[in-house]
Formats: sequence, C-alpha cells, structure tokens
Amino acid sequence: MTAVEARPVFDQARAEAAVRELLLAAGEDPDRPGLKDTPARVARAYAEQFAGLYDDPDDVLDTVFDENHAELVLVKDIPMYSTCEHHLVPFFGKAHVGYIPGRSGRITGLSKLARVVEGYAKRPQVQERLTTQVADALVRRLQPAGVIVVMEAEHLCMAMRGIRKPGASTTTSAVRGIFQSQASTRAEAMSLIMGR
Ligand SMILES: Nc1nc2c(ncn2[C@@H]2O[C@H](COP(=O)(O)OP(=O)(O)OP(=O)(O)O)[C@@H](O)[C@H]2O)c(=O)[nH]1
Ligand SMILES: [Zn+2]
Repeated sequence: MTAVEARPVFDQARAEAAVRELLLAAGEDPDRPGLKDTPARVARAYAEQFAGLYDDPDDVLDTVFDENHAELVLVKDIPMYSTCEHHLVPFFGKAHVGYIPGRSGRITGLSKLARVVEGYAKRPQVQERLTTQVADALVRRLQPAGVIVVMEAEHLCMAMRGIRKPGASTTTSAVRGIFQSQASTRAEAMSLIMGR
C-alpha cells in the first residue's frame, strides 16, 4: 500500500441512519427507550467489525528480523472472528498459520501472524478469500520458502437461519511455495495442524 492510495473511512452517521431505517423496516420503534441508542451502538460495532478495511493489514508485517531458522514456524489455534459478506452475520473459529523462512532468513513476531489474520478477518468476507489473503500477505512481506494457512470455522448464517445446521464446520486451506510443491512437507505441516 502506497501513501497515495486512498483508504475508505467508516461513516458513523450514515451507518446510524441505516440501522435506524432497518429497525423501521422491521416494524420496530427506534425511539423507544430500549432502542434509542441502538443505531449508534450498532454503527460503532460495525466500525470495529470492519476495522480491517481502513488500514493495510499487511503493515503489521513491517516488523521483521533475520534469523538462521530454515524450518517450520507454526502458530496454531488463533481465534478468528469474521463477518460473512452474504448475510453480515459472524463466522468464527480458528486459524493456523505456518511458514518456512526463505533464504533471506526473514522472520516476524509470532503475534504478527495473529494480527494479519485479524486484519483480514475484520472485513466483509468469505472464508476462502480470508484464507488466501493471509497466505498471500506472508508471501509478499516475508518472501518465505513456503506458507500454509488453514482455517476452521462455523458460519452462523448456516446455524441460526437458512439451512440451520449448527456445528457444521468449514475447513479452508491455502498453501504456497514448498507446501505446494512438496507433498511430504505439506503432509507434515497438516498433521501438526490437525493433530490435536
Ligand atoms: N463459499 C462460501 N460460501 C459462504 C460463506 N459464507 C456464507 N456462504 C454461503 O453463501 C451462500 C449465499 O447463497 P444465496 O443463495 O445467495 O443466499 P441465501 O438464499 O440466503 O442462501 P441460504 O444460506 O442457503 O439460505 C450460502 O450458500 C451460504 O452458505 C463463505 O465464507 N464461503
Ligand atoms: Zn452467510
């Protein structure tokens, strides 16, 4: 992301008006005491849920170190909350993010892997794109030998409405570099990720 590229900003007033309109459309009275502050509250909540639209999530990977470690680095079970872009309800679960440093030996802080997940999760999303975006961010910023990202999530749009299948879990993966080209390396990482 270059400085000249424009980023959106969250329009609190517009979001509040939209929530008020939604309540009216539902036949509610947005001025009754229990709902009076709801449009402002919901707007603030969405500003937080979509916070990943307003900054470049890759920027958390600015902190890099050089280290002589050419093996797998894996952070498992990163809690992940995102918003399904079809229904604007949550999908949530766990992200597992691993990489093998490249020849440059470039590594990053472990917390930064969780921060990248969070940055891309806080947008209207589909799980597949979220998984891909996290993998590609690591490729761009760390130039690693390989990246593997696996996400497991439950979608409330499938649980609380529609097909109503609570407990159904969706797994997505994105592999890059050596994890793509070497089945044995991929299988080893997968067994570490899936082995509970
Ligand atoms: N591939 C993918 N699909 C998703 C994700 N989140 C929600 N969906 C699906 O998006 C689809 C939207 O389908 P539509 O037919 O346009 O909407 P709908 O009538 O509300 O669909 P139902 O949920 O089946 O009632 C549904 O099948 C959802 O299960 C996601 O992260 N990835
Ligand atoms: Zn949905």
